[in-house]
Amino acid sequence: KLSIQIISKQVKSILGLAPVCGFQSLAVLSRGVSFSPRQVASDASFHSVSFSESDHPRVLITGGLGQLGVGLAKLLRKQFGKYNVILSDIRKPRAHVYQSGPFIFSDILDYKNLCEIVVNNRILFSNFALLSAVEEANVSLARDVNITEMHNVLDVATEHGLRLFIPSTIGAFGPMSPRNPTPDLCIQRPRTIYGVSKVHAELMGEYYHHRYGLDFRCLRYPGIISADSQPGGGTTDYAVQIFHDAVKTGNFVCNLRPDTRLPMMFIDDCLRVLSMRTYNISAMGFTPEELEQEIRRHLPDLQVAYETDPVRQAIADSWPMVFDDSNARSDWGWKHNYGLPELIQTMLNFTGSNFRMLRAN
Ligand SMILES: NC(=O)C1=CN([C@@H]2O[C@H](COP(=O)(O)OP(=O)(O)OC[C@H]3O[C@@H](n4cnc5c(N)ncnc54)[C@H](O)[C@@H]3O)[C@@H](O)[C@H]2O)C=CC1
Ligand SMILES: CC(=O)[C@H](N)C(=O)O
Repeated sequence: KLSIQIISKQVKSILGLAPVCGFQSLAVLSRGVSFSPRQVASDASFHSVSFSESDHPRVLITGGLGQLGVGLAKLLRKQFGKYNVILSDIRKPRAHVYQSGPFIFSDILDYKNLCEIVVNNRILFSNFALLSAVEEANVSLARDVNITEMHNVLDVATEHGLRLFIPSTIGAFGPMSPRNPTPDLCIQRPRTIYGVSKVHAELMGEYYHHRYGLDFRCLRYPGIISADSQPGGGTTDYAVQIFHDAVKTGNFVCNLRPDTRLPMMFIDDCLRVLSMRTYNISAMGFTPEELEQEIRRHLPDLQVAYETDPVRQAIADSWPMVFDDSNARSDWGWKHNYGLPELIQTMLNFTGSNFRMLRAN
């Protein structure tokens, strides 16, 4: 307990955080959760510590400088307060991100450092990952980042009674899964290391929930489209890059076949659903050709060439074409706000004004 309090003081001073409820809850944590899945007897059974809902949770977003993290931090800071949401990554943040709230360096592979940081947080939102195409190019790195870190995060979250959210993906399905539509529960035999690590994460999270009472949640996202961050090496990233290239040069080279249908979602819809449990969620689906035609209604001079990348194409051909999110829609009323026309209008507004700003500077 003593060492946890000392660490949390360091964290508090590093982050410049007001004490809020951190020390209070830390005491509860250190009394209530004196076990670790790295230490427990195999027949033990535990439940996580529960907290008063009136307390503001502290949130740590790991891998937070990627496509999802920055937008998520903005949303959660509105809800929980600026200093209760900590972004972390191993990259240097851009100035406006650094100034927008607490940011710390954190390598998710460093278990001890992770423990130090999370001891006074209630939710650990785990956002790290490399994306599908990048992972296929470096399986060993993918294993470290998506599997070893998952074990680290599970253990830290269980040991300290944190709630844990891990985003999963359409990539958790494979060629043997029904692809049109893909339901919540069906055979999952992905052929990518990305998919294998995500199925592992889903199953480990559920196992820790049943075994140790960890409050684990997981949503399977389609390809996410956002304007304020660069694509991170995913198979669905063509649908982000096309907007940047359409606005900047009017030319785009697509690395998927024109008829490759995949489920997609605008980032704002993706961030709205974070409080729910394990479900498929989706918004729209399109092929590169359909996207190209719709963008051309706004930018008639757009030229698109197709130079299919065999790695990405093989991945896309094994992923769901239509993601069945009817359970999410009927169980808790999930409803997307952005269809294809709204997505295109919003992305062109964002990328167009960013580009004009860059050109003016
Ligand atoms: N972007 C998408 O379309 C979708 C994303 N997801 C999931 O959402 C999560 C976040 O995805 P994105 O933000 O798109 O990823 P991204 O690739 O844009 O960002 C990942 C971030 O993790 C950081 N990172 C890498 N190694 C790290 C390490 N050792 N320690 C700490 N940080 C490290 C990188 O610097 C990067 O900022 C992932 O788990 C991904 O699988 C799921 C479905 C769709
Ligand atoms: C759908 C995803 O998980 C991601 N965007 C990728 O293409 O790898």
